[in-house]
Amino acid sequence: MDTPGNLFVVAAPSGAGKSSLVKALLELDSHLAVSISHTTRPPRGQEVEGREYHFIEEPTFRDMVMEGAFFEWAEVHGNLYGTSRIAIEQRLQDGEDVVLEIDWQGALQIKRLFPNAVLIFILPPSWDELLQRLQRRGEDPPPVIETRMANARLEVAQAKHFDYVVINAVFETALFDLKAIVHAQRLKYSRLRRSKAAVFRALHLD
Ligand SMILES: Nc1ncnc2c1ncn2[C@@H]1O[C@H](COP(=O)(O)OP(=O)(O)OP(=O)(O)O)[C@@H](O)[C@H]1O
Ligand SMILES: Nc1nc2c(ncn2[C@@H]2O[C@H](COP(=O)(O)O)[C@@H](O)[C@H]2O)c(=O)[nH]1
Repeated sequence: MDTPGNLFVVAAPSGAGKSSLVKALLELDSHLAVSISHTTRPPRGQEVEGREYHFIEEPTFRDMVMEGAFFEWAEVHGNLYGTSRIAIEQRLQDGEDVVLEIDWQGALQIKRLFPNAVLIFILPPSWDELLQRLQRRGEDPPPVIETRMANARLEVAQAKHFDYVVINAVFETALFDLKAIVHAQRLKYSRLRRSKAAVFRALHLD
């Protein structure tokens, strides 16, 4: 599917910092919106329905799958997560850019549907630092952290399928890298292409 808006997909092992990076990116870029996924995971302490996720029960999720409501969905760490069509379709058609914070399985499904989507994988600087970030965040009990650390080993093996790999050691450096990737894609596509077309018309070059 080709759309006027750009689609960016950010994946990472849990705790690598993708939500923090995407949040910071959105604050700097008013043309970018994050897609709100549906999940069967219960909300964490500060999470609000419709802000971090749409929290739904598994039967409702399964019904949505059957109705074809998702562009992609996957089971991650024992819960179901999905990107609904209504979350992103209209925005992309309107020429606005969208970022998805999803796991690697979803990212590969999106690439098949949207070949121009830019896949970005965030890596932590070390396994020790990943564990510390999960512990410092203080949102997940030890068994959940253990599962996420074990899954992280499998997830990082998928980074080779992504267009870019960003290492989130120093936060500001990783944010700079993300901004550069978004900018590079815009130079290649949509927004700049449209303004180029306007200049070409004005100069009678078309
Ligand atoms: N560069 C960094 N240096 C130190 N701490 C960081 C850095 N980036 C993020 N963090 C911290 O690490 C923790 C995990 O970050 P975050 O919640 O953004 O991860 P995530 O990849 O979105 O995880 P999940 O997939 O579980 O939602 C947070 O407490 C965040 O403040
Ligand atoms: N395939 C999808 N993965 C998703 C989606 N929304 C979030 N995620 C990923 O799930 C894990 C766990 O998230 P958490 O909020 O419970 O820590 C993480 O890798 C997310 O990126 C989605 O719509 N589809």
